[in-house]
Amino acid sequence: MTRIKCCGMTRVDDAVLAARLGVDAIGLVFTARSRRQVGLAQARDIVESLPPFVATVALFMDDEASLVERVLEQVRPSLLQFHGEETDPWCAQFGHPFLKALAMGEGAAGLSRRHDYPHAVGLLLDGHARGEAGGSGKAFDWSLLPPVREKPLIVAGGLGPGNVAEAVRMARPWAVDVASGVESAPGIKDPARLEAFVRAVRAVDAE
Ligand SMILES: O=C(O)c1ccccc1NCC(=O)[C@H](O)[C@H](O)COP(=O)(O)O
Repeated sequence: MTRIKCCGMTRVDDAVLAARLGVDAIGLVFTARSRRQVGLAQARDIVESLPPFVATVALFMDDEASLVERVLEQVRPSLLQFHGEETDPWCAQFGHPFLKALAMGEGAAGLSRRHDYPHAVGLLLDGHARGEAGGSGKAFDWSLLPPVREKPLIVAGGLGPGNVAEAVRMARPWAVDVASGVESAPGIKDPARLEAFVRAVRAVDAE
């Protein structure tokens, strides 16, 4: 079964709906470079609103270690996710499981960096260019995913209810990740689009 992560949550109601629809993980963006930035108190409210077995992922992009530490202490996310030029030892210093995002804007060059992150528990392949923020709505060529996968691969970037089935069929990823494709505005999820997204993934899983 393809897992689903819905990123850029800023409202309790959206997170609760996502959990009810069967979303496996929600993303909370802490970097100031994001239009979906969430504060610590709001993030804690969102995490506390979720039922068991829904994972919470805290996102950063070349932020200070002190911010990551504050989030770990006050929000207690299940996983960290790093979107910038952070190195493997830098990401691993927190002793907390992490995903590393690889910018796929330059295609296979992005994928070749997967070997640089031996401590990552998974790699999130995102369609934006290197140096750009995520949540861009840009897709990449899903046929680039290698047949042999040393770690779980998460496909992100430009997914929505209309194309996620094709992405899953082509790439057979561990998980798909969506932000802008299920929004009415940055950080505001659209219930109908979110439901259609989950349905589309479950339908292709059942084929
Ligand atoms: O979403 C953001 O604003 C963001 C900013 C800076 C770093 C990462 C960010 N989001 C990361 C995600 O995991 C997104 O879900 C992923 O980039 C896919 O976004 P989209 O193409 O909009 O579905």
